Amino acid sequence: MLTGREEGHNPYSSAHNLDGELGMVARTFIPQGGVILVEHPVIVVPADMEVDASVVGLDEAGSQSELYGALFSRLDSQMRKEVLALKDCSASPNAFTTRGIFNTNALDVRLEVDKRRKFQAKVQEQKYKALFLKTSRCNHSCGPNAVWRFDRLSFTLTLSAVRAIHPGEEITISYINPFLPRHTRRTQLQSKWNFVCHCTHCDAPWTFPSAISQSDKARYELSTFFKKLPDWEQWCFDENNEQFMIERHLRAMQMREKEGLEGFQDGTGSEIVAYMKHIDALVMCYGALADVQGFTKWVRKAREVKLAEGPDNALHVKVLDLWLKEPGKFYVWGWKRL
Ligand SMILES: C[S@@+](CC[C@H](N)C(=O)[O-])C[C@H]1O[C@@H](n2cnc3c(N)ncnc32)[C@H](O)[C@@H]1O
Repeated sequence: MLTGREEGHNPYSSAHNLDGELGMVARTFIPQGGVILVEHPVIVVPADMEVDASVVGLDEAGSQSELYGALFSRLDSQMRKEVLALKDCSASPNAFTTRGIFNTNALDVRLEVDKRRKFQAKVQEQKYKALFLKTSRCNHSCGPNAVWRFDRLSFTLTLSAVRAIHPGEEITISYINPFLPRHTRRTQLQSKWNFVCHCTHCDAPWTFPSAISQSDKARYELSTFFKKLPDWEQWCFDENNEQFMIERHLRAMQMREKEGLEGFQDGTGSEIVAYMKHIDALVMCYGALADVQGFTKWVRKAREVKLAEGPDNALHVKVLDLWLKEPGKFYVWGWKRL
């Protein structure tokens, strides 16, 4: 439990956790799918900026510190002050560097770049590094309760809850691919962010090596779940195996809850909240079985998450309401009974 400084009407505030780390903490209940914050980046640079110093107007001879100094000097004074107050994991508290701050906090985003050559238009996806003031305060967990995604059109990052978060709970994201085995995760966190992970998924019952290998196996299985999942239509028209598809999804959901991986599909940075994919699949399965009870249960769950995600889902919620009222209107109702 953390107690923090109140910040307006935000559902979060900043606070120190038991290790003395500054982090982000929930002030109010945040439902699964609920938006925690939306913010614009304060700095966006090509991921290879250290190679191409011309991005900030320096020639190749410019040293790394000059490079980041030049970058930070373009911010207005208030923003520069806030950026300079962010953590630098590479230095002691009194000896931060602009490069250290940037590398500790910047997130990887992809942008579409117009690579026009002569008369040939060619749009390419390119890797960038972006610094966000608020999300920079989020600590890491190997089973995080939040995920972020960057929207190229609105140029904003949205941080949302992947499971319900209660007041006083720390809000965490994953800095790395959470499907990696525990040993690899800890090595990466130590080498890039200079800390030993004490999240509940690394530390709790891990005195037993069997528990570690069980978790590593579960994470691997989840990372390949959707790739290995048999085709839904094939299941639908197979006269046997009635419950097979449902059991697969329920088991994966349980594993996700145990590992804290509701928000991740396969570790490739996909922006789909995996838990929602299972819910949608269960709606499809129960609908195809014309099972009103199962169908209603999962449509209600889908509705709850879609409502929490925000007003953009109003139309989706309307459709779910229609199906709740008249399950027979569901587009594959009873297909498995044909
Ligand atoms: C992006 S900052 C996160 C916010 C930071 N705690 C602060 O005070 O601003 C990343 C740094 O926070 C610390 N940190 C993040 N997650 C941690 C965790 N699970 N355990 C210990 N330290 C963590 C590490 O020092 C890491 O380099």
